[in-house]
Amino acid sequence: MDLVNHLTDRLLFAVPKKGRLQQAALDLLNGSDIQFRRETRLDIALVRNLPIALIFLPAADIPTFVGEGRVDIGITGRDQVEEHAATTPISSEEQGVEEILDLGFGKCKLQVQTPEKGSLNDPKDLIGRNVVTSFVGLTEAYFKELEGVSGDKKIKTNIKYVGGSVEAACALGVADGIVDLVESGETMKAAGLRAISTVVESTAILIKSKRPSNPQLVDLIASRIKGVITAQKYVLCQYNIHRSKLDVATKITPGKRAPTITTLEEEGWVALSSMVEKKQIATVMDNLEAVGASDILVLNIGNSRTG
Ligand SMILES: Nc1ncnc2c1ncn2[C@@H]1O[C@H](COP(=O)(O)OP(=O)(O)OP(=O)(O)O)[C@@H](O)[C@H]1O
Ligand SMILES: O=P(O)(O)OC[C@H]1O[C@H](OP(=O)(O)OP(=O)(O)O)[C@H](O)[C@@H]1O
Repeated sequence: MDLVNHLTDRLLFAVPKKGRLQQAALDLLNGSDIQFRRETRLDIALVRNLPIALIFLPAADIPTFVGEGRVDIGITGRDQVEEHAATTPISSEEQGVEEILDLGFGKCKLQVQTPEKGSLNDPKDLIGRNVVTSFVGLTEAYFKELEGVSGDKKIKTNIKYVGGSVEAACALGVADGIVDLVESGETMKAAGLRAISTVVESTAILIKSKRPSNPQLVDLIASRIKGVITAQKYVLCQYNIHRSKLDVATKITPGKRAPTITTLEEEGWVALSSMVEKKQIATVMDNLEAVGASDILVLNIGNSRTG
């Protein structure tokens, strides 16, 4: 089958083809009922139940394809979008990408790092020295501003690109400091480095081109993905409480908009149902119990559409 001929009239959706963002991105597509089968080694997959074609690309290249309007929407890291913006001059109003949604996963920081056992404690100490990174645009912009602030614009920091294993550059004598992504900090620690400053904080985001081919379909996808993210983030908390405690209970579980309150057959008692962030549910349950709530139940949300 000549897949390229099937792309006309389909919304093109770029998805990371490998790496840290891929699995969570595929889980979102699955939760949004975007059905496809990817043939081995093929970077294009037609969606069965919607006029969409998925294009599997390296996360770092997705802002270029979306920014030039060749692909309509995509999932990548905010760090990649900012790096692309820092290196790509916008020559027309149609170029560039717009963020639609923060997807919450792929959380990491692009940080300036120096050897733990050295004396370079401040990013200013790296001015005029060798810095290695995969994010040349953001690093150049960062040091340009620092050089300006330090007052001596003639001293230029030497910024060099490497494609991966950036953390090895100091030990190998190629760099005095690096600018690289940090999440758990394990890579940095294992390489004998410490972070001295943050250039960008990143999460995965859904982006679109300035002129997507089918804006209604973009809205539909964004709405489905938002529903899946909300369902992943919240649980539904139900409990019974005496009407006299309604005010205090509502403060503990205010819900996304407001809690649902139902009158119980038992005189003076009501049932409340409210969305609560998963990470807060244990504390919320403790607090509800402390004010006299009973029959507290926590239910997972399969999917959602909320305001
Ligand atoms: N340790 C990490 N924790 C969380 N998110 C990360 C981490 N490292 C990278 N990311 C996010 O994932 C994106 C893709 O990085 P990743 O290293 O997986 O890319 P890749 O496409 O496999 O490229 P490469 O071949 O250069 O490693 C990054 O731009 C960043 O947004
Ligand atoms: O703080 P941590 O949790 O240790 O994660 C940070 C590491 O993850 C990324 O690299 P990745 O493992 O994706 O491989 P790469 O070096 O080939 O880019 C990043 O470049 C760091 O090396």
